[in-house]
Amino acid sequence: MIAISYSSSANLGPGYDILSMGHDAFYDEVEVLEDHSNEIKISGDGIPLDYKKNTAGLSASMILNDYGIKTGIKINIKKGIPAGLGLGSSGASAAAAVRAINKLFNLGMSHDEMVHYSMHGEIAACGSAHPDNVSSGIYGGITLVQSKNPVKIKKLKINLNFSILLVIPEFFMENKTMYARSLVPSKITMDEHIESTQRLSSLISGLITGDRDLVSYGMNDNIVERARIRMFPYYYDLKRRVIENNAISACISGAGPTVLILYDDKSDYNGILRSVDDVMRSYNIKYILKKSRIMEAYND
Ligand SMILES: Nc1ncnc2c1ncn2[C@@H]1O[C@H](COP(=O)(O)OP(=O)(O)O)[C@@H](O)[C@H]1O
Ligand SMILES: N[C@@H](CCOP(=O)(O)O)C(=O)O
Repeated sequence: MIAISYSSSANLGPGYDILSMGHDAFYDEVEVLEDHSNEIKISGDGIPLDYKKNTAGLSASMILNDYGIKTGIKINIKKGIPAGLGLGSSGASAAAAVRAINKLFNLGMSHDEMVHYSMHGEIAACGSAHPDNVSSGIYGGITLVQSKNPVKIKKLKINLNFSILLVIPEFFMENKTMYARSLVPSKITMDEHIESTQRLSSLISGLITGDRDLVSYGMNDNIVERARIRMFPYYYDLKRRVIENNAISACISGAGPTVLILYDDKSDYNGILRSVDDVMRSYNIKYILKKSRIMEAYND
């Protein structure tokens, strides 16, 4: 059985571990076959092949255990999403594997149940079962984590027209998200809480009502992005310059280093491209650009 899952940008500024946007920039394809060895075998390029260290393998082992499935499986992962760049690569393999296993063994899981098993797989990548990337990897679109335990996900009905530009630095850090999560403060002040809640509620409201200004205001974060800024020192300059060119907004994609830019027909697209190039050159960082759209939904 084969399933795919697309790249995603988690957090969207103030929605740390809450919001995620699936996009059609890249995808992983995962094939799951029954195997009579009673083991979980993994194949794939550039990823851990020990099932306990691979997000897809870890999700699979939890499902086999919980459902009492005695047979072994073979998981063939075709990586389309580059890993370690904030594009939800680790979560996508898990989400695609869970979707494939659900179909292969006819388990009839709900979407939230599939998110539950997929987020468990993220432990293999970063030591933490964060549910945001895998939520959009299972539901598609822009998702909101209402609750993690039990998993309850809401897919937002978006009424804002925009396109996506991803600025993807050429960079690799093993265990990047694990490190990035270690930088996040464990306590914040009441003023920070209030500002962050204003931003998050404005962002969600703007996306649903199609209010461009609310999205521009809301897609800002002074807690998690700021705590991680040493990982992407070009970010504030890049953001300022693309907003001068009337981008809707920009944020760090997941734990970075990729930057997600939202733009529309009011934006000066060529000006955005020029300013991205100026800033990235000034920091001496090579990058690629990827235009994409929201990945709206999966068929299963
Ligand atoms: N199936 C998988 N796909 C991608 N990365 C995986 C997978 N399984 C485990 N990993 C590990 O997860 C890490 C990448 O995940 P992470 O740091 O969260 O970045 P991202 O999810 O942004 O690509 C790498 O260290 C990689 O070895
Ligand atoms: N909410 C997580 C999202 C990590 O996304 P990734 O694509 O960088 O793995 C975080 O910010 O730690």
